[in-house]
Amino acid sequence: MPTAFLPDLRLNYRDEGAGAPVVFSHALGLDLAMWDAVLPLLPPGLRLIRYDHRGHGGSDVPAAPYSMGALIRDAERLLDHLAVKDCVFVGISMGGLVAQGLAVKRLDQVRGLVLSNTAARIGHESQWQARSAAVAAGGMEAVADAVMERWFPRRFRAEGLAAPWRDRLLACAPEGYRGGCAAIAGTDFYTPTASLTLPALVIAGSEDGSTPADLVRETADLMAGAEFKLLRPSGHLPPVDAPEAFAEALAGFLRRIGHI
Ligand SMILES: O=C(O)CC1=CCC(=O)O1
Repeated sequence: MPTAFLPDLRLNYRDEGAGAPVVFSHALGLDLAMWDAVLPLLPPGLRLIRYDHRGHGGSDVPAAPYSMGALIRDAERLLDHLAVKDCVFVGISMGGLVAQGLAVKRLDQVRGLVLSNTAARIGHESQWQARSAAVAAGGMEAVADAVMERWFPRRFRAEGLAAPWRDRLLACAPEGYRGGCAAIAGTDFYTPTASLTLPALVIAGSEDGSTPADLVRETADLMAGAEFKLLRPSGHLPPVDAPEAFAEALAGFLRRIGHI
């Protein structure tokens, strides 16, 4: 897999297909594989770029804490490195915070936003500090069960479909996860996100235990003209538990804004 040197940090990414660029930014504790089921369902004529945040997947793992500004700069520098302009940037959860920040900063890079299962602010600082402390003391295992309950609907878990994703979470570097917790804890994008006027689709899951649909809708309401789509049934990670519905929503948005 290609790696971009930015130059102080190696970021792992994949750049597939040709055409209008769509960039995918993943959730805390996962990696670019979380988009595996969605990408083959998208229409042709797209350049599909996905990457691992610092501290995640195959990217470098600098010492925690990370700032949201650093995560946004990583995305910005990767897109500059790949000469990407006018992309649709798809961010889920922590990746959705990166998406909001990048759109505020680089409208030359981003012409459309898809914010999935995210908000202008996610949770409270103290919760993220407690989660980070739990990982520091007990590794990823210390938070895995609680994270699975927030990520996936009960039925998905009961059918054993969450197990591979628990394994992926356990494979996350604790330092990288703690870095991500710090970045989320320090982020409040209510004011900057309310200034965004670019085309946006905001997606929520009916059984999301991390960013409930009402919170996600509140973020959609901040942005003039943003569309809101509730996926049902789905949890915090629709690209994993409802890839067909997610791909259909994304493809429809790409068509409506003339990206394909
Ligand atoms: O781990 C969670 O609770 C869900 C989550 C919040 C931000 C993110 O990226 O994942």
